[in-house]
Amino acid sequence: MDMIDELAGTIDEKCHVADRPDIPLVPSDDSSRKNAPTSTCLIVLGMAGSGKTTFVENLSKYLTANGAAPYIVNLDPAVRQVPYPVNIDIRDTVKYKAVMKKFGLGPNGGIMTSLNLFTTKFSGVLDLLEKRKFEVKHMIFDTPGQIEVFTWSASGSIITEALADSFPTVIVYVMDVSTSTSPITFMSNMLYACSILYKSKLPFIIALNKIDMVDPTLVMKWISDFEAFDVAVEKEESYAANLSRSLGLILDEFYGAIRTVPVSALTCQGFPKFVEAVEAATLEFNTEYKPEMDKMKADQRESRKLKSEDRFEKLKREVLEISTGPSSSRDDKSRAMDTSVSIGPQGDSNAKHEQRNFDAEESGMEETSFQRFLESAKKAKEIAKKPAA
Ligand SMILES: Nc1nc2c(ncn2[C@@H]2O[C@H](COP(=O)(O)OP(=O)(O)OP(=O)(O)O)[C@@H](O)[C@H]2O)c(=O)[nH]1
Repeated sequence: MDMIDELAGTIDEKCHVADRPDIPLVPSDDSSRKNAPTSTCLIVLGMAGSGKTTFVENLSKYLTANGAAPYIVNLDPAVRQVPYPVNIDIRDTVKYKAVMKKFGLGPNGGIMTSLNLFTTKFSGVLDLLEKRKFEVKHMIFDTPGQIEVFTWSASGSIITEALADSFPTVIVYVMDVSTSTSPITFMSNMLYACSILYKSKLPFIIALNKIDMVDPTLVMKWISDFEAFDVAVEKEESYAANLSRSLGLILDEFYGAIRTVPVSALTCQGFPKFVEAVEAATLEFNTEYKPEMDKMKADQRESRKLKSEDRFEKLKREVLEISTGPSSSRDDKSRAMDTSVSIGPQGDSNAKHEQRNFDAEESGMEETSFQRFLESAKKAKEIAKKPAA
C-alpha cells in the first residue's frame, strides 16, 4: 500500500440517489437519455463565514421541496458536521487529523494536503457523478472555509477543470452583503470575485447573501453603476479609497460577465431568482463556454501533433545520420529521409512524401541503407546479450 492509499481511501457514495424517494428518477432507457440535459455542477465558494454551508443546506431543502433534490459533495475535510444530506464526503476518503499528524501540519496545511490527496482519487468521484448525471438537475460542491485552499491551489483547479470537462459547471460566489456596505470592503470582495472569475473562466453567479440583515440595494447599485460607486468612494479619504476607485474603474468591465442575485441563505429569500440565474448560466456554459473550450482543446491537440511530427522528423534525421554516415552527401540523406522511414501516421499525412515521385532504383538504395542500419543494430544487440567468455 503506498502512502496515498494509506491516507486516502476509496471514493464512495454516502447515500445513493436511487435510495432517496425524494429524488425522481429519469426513465433509464437510452433513447430518452440521448438528448436529455445533464446535471449542472455548482461550485460554491466564499470567504469564511459568508454563509456557504447555510446556503448549501437551505438551497438543498428548497430544491428538494420543489421536486429536484440535488446531489451534494462536501469538499471540506475539516468541517465537524454537515447539515445537509451529503452524497460524497471528502471526510470518508481522507482523514484530515491523520494527515496533519503524518506530515506535522497545521490546520490550513492539513486542509490543503487532504484536498490534494482527495484530488488524486477524483476520477472515482467523476465516475459516480457520471452515473447520476441524468437523475439530478444540480450537483452542489461545498468548499473549505479557507477560500484560498480551493481557489489558489492546484487541486482546486484540477477539480474545477475536471468538472467543467464533463458537465456544465457554474461558480457560485457567496458574498456576505453585510460586510460590503463600505465601498472599500465592497471593492475587496469584488476584487476577489473577479480574480476567481478570471482564473476559472466559467459562468459566475454572485449570491449576495444575508439580505435579511442588510438591504442589498446600495451594493447592487455599485455593481451596475460605476458613477454611483465613485460618488460613494469620494467620501472616503485614504489610500485605500484611491486604490478602490482605480480598481472600480478596471473591474467595471468584469461586472458585465457576472450575474448577481440577492439572497438570504437563512430564509431562502431570492432562491427562485437564483435558480433562474443557474439556468441562464447553464445555457451560457453550453452555448459559449463549451464550444470555446472544445476549440481550445482541439488547438492544443493540433499543436501537440505538430510537435510530435517535428520530433519524428528529428528522429528520422538522427537515424539517417547513423545509417548513411557523416560522409554521405546531403542529397542522399534527404532522399533517404523521405522514403526509408515512413512509419506512423505522420509519414502518411506529410504531403511532401506523397507528392515526390521516386524511381525504383533510388528507393531501393535507401531501403538497403536502412536495412543495413537495422542489421548492424541487431548484431550489436546480440553481441551485448552474449555472456562474456
Ligand atoms: N442573518 C443571516 N445569517 C446567515 C445567513 N447565512 C448564513 N448566516 C450565518 O452566518 C454564519 C456563518 O454561516 P456558515 O454557513 O457557517 O458560513 P460558511 O461560509 O460556511 O463558513 P465557513 O465554514 O467558516 O466557511 C452562521 O452563523 C449562519 O447562521 C443569512 O442569509 N442571514
